[in-house]
Amino acid sequence: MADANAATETADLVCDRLVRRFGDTRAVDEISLSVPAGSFFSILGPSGCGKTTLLRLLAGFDRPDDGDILIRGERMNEVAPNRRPVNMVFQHLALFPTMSVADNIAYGLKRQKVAAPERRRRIAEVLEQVGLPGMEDRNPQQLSGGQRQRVALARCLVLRPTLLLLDEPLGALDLKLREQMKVELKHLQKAFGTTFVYITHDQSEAMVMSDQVAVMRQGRFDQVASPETLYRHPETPFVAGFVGDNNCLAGTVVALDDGQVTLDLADGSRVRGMAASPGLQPGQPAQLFVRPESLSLVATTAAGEAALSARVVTTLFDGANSRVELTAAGQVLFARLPQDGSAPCLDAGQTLALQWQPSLARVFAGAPA
Ligand SMILES: Nc1ncnc2c1ncn2[C@@H]1O[C@H](COP(=O)(O)OP(=O)(O)OP(=O)(O)O)[C@@H](O)[C@H]1O
Repeated sequence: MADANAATETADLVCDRLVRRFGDTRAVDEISLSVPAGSFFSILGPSGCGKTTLLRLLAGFDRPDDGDILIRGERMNEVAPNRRPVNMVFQHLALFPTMSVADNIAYGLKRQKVAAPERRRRIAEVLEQVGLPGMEDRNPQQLSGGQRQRVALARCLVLRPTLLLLDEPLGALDLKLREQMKVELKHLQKAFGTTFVYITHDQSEAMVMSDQVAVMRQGRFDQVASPETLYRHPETPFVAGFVGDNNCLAGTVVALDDGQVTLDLADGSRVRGMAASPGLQPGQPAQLFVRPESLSLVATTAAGEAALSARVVTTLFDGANSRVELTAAGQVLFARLPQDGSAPCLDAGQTLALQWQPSLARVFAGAPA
């Protein structure tokens, strides 16, 4: 309990068993979380999992049916949105198109009754910080998409909120700009030291930018962890399948040995991985997840332990992300092709063996959903 209290004291945001129901739908279903001051926290999940509902509760646009929201230790449940130390950046930036950049940024400062000379100083300072020095007199229409995004951020950050809530702010940008803005947002968050809570359905955005990611499904968090932990040690089949590319092989447990599980697949092939669920038992259905980059392709004659006979369907050239699509035991798999010239020459229909280190594969109880 002492630890829980200490964590609450250093957290900018704490939610305790938060619930929001719409009729029979539990859009937010007993969510608890703690976001340390100055960190980048993302909530990642598919459409309809409850991300927007949760963010609206944090912003104060909606009230929870149960549970508590605390910001820097203060209960916020009944506090109006404009009285919370929170600002929000939306996907559609909602900059005032006929106002200059400076007037857009000044808007919130005026409402806070900040005097004009101080406003000018803070606007110049924040524009410098977001990499747009001297752009005060521009109109938003005279800016690129990325620059507009930075003005939208500056408009929030100038108010020095405890929490900045971001609702898929990169969703409307083209792919290249999105890639660039991911890196920029991460740098800006660190430079300002403001706590960011970011919602997205794009796992790459969440992984690249965040200190911690909560993977959300049907109103609940499946796992909250650093991007690397989510990738290497997913705790549920949903996280294994949703975060990063993964292959899933369905089979039946035949043996367990010191955390290593052996599965039989439908065609009689035998594969191995590490137990990721408690209580796996021989005879149970299970699913093995192994990442495309953990698979090596070898000639059939060299097939050794944990080798699976696979047939090449096609190769998918995409630079460093080039992959080969295969079928094995009636299931589709993808393997990463090495980019150092060591990739074998692959023809459609060719048969080869797939191998992997059992320590890199994770086995969960149950059949695929
Ligand atoms: N005002 C509402 N009335 C009734 N049901 C709602 C309402 N708002 C959300 N829901 C339901 O709650 C669930 C969660 O919706 P929410 O919009 O929070 O999901 P989301 O993860 O943000 O999805 P998306 O990524 O598509 O925006 C859905 O089943 C949705 O239909």
